[in-house]
Amino acid sequence: MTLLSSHSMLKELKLTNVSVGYDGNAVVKNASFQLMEGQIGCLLGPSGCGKSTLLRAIAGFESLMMGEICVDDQVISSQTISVNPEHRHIGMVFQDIALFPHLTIAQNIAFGLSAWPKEVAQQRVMYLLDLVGLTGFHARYPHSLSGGQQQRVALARAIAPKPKLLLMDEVPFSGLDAKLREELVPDIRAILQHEKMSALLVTHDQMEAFAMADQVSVMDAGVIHQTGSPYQIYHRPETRFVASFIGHGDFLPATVCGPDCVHSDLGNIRGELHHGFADHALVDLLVRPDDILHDDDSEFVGVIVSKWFRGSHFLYRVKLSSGKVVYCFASSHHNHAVGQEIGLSVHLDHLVMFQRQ
Ligand SMILES: Nc1ncnc2c1ncn2[C@@H]1O[C@H](COP(=O)(O)OP(=O)(O)OP(=O)(O)O)[C@@H](O)[C@H]1O
Repeated sequence: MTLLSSHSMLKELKLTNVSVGYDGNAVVKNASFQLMEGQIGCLLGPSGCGKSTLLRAIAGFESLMMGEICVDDQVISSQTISVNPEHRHIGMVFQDIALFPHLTIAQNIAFGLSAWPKEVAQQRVMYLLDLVGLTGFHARYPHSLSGGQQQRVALARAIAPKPKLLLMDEVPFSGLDAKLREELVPDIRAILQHEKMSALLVTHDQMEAFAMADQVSVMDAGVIHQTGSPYQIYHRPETRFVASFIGHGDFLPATVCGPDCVHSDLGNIRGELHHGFADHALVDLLVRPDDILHDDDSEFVGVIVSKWFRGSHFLYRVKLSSGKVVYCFASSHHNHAVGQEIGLSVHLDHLVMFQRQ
């Protein structure tokens, strides 16, 4: 089997109808997506949906039941082909960091550089220490570093040999407190972008996915429902699962009443239509908290059933006359009590709807 050429950028990772499983049972079914040069992709989905299994198949640790995985037009996995993991030039950061405790930070980072000329390897280590903000830490040992610093070393170690693609399984964020995660995510994105490295991250945390990724593939029960930018999957979800998994949202029963209009409990709602439903079709309209605003002048009302103060605004849960409950945003000056009736108006740019269930 030919070795994939190293030290060149990934042009394209392409998965076509990939099925992977255990003991003959597919846990990932028909997965297809592409990741292009320099992009950071993310597999996002609930626990057990098959994200790690798909990542492991790309790394070469699981064989395919169907389909193929190509890197730069070369098949690296299919039913008949399986390039060895060590020949794929794919780096991996695992769920537990697993730095070598008996090696210094410099030796940890240099671990994959044994075939490099010593001086070049040393320069690369120093460059990476600087890049991940750990200049001067080269002679320290992992136990003397904080969790966040260890994650940075693990990242430096994984990208040191300049893999074509970096795979990250729930890391480098797991086990860190929320504040540290928030700080580390943009740092890691910046480091990967600086290195022009393509990467694929696995997470069940959508905020992490949004902060890190250019492209998100939303998975459920082994199936990729949609691949798109964070903006697309939030604002243009293509399936009910994506619509309800990403962000807060409610489905408001509605009836199509024109080319860009539906009728609902909250009156006629206008917006760009995407699904091409016929007039009078019964649909469920996706409404996000920021789509429904408190409006004293509106003829449509609801009763507050719960509320959260969010500093700049209140988030209310409001029951409509039909019994349907929806979220509603209000500026933090509009402090209403639970049980109070408030006016509501809907503001949507585009209508995301699914056939009524
Ligand atoms: N080695 C294995 N043998 C048999 N079944 C497995 C094996 N590894 C994973 N599975 C099963 O495959 C399914 C997908 O697991 P996977 O770890 O890929 O999901 P995941 O989305 O990464 O979950 P999490 O977010 O919890 O890590 C699960 O039902 C899991 O129990």
